[in-house]
Amino acid sequence: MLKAAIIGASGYTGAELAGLIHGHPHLELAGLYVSEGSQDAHKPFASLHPRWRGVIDLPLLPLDDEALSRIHTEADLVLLATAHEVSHDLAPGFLAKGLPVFDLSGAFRVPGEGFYDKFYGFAHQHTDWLANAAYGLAEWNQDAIRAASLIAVPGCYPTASLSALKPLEQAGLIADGNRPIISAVSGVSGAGRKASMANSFCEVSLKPYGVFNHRHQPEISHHLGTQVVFQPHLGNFIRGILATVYVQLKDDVTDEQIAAAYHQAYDGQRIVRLAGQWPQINDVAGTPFCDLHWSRDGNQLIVVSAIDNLLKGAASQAIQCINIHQGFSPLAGLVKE
Ligand SMILES: NC(=O)C1=CN([C@@H]2O[C@H](COP(=O)(O)OP(=O)(O)OC[C@H]3O[C@@H](n4cnc5c(N)ncnc54)[C@H](OP(=O)(O)O)[C@@H]3O)[C@@H](O)[C@H]2O)C=CC1
Ligand SMILES: CC(=O)N[C@@H](CCC(=O)OP(=O)(O)O)C(=O)O
Repeated sequence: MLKAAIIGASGYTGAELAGLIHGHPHLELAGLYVSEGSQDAHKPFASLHPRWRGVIDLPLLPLDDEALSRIHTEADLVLLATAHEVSHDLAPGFLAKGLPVFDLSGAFRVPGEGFYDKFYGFAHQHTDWLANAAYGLAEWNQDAIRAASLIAVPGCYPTASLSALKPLEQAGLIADGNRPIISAVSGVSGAGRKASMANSFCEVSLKPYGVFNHRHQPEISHHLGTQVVFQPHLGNFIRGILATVYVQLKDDVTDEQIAAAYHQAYDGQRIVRLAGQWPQINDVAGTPFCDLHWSRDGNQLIVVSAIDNLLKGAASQAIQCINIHQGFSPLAGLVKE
């Protein structure tokens, strides 16, 4: 059994990670951590997430110096379920001790001059690690994930969007110069556990945000290799993302070519399901799956992608990355084989 430490374990994605690791056949929990000054330090994890009462009986520990040296000596790998700036500061210390790091934040996803200043509001101090991080889009980047010490698990919207678009891009079916349009709706848990008026459940109905300036637009464009238009919306449900993607196809692309692109990408990859019907949030919420379906009218293609933002969009994709990195079965701890 490998010992996995989770930093940010009281948050939404951290709690999902704790549950997945607890149920994983080759992993065990090596500690659940919150910030040094956290108001939740020393509370039982299950008092914050009572669905784990009687199952995960561990305290949330403050990440002080003693905790850091305990992790350095006792853990085999580290999961960061922390804000971007926190992951940016913490990851190099664990990596220097030889611990592989699986980071759920955006801190190591997109190399490029000035990208973090512009989209994250801080200057990146670890561009060497940024350049060497593997982008953890599990179905697409297995060799890099296997080889890297730092795995940057993709954002939730990028996971939904890239899963829909990469097969078309790889098969060369997207019309030259076309910018695919992604219109996506996320549940409120996408904003994390910390309270704010904008994501208070009573305040949320359905509205666009981040128009032309959301940090996931460059993340998707960079990892697709083609510019996209990306428009996120906040919806009044707890978890899940539904992305509707509009693509202009090259002339003369056949139905068979479209189907072949998706089957070639995902046949044998059990987590991405070619659903055969329009996906919906309820089919994927609480699961590690990404459901895809498409239809075309002439050169216009519509693809719909649905995931759970906390799972395929974060925690279960991190587990997929660990499975690939460690040579475990790809579905270990996620789907009974
Ligand atoms: N929510 C989602 O759908 C997705 C989130 N992500 C990314 O994953 C990361 C976590 O997101 P989410 O779970 O939603 O966030 P939450 O706000 O729900 O949780 C953040 C966690 O980090 C802890 N924390 C804060 N500061 C520190 C610190 N200095 N040291 C250690 N722990 C700290 C918090 O506890 P405390 O403050 O008490 O210390 C809490 O446990 C973020 O980078 C987010 O962008 C990625 C994909 C999807
Ligand atoms: C609804 C909501 O607020 N969603 C978040 C995306 C969460 C996510 O994917 O996280 P990363 O920050 O790690 O990329 C947002 O739009 O900022």
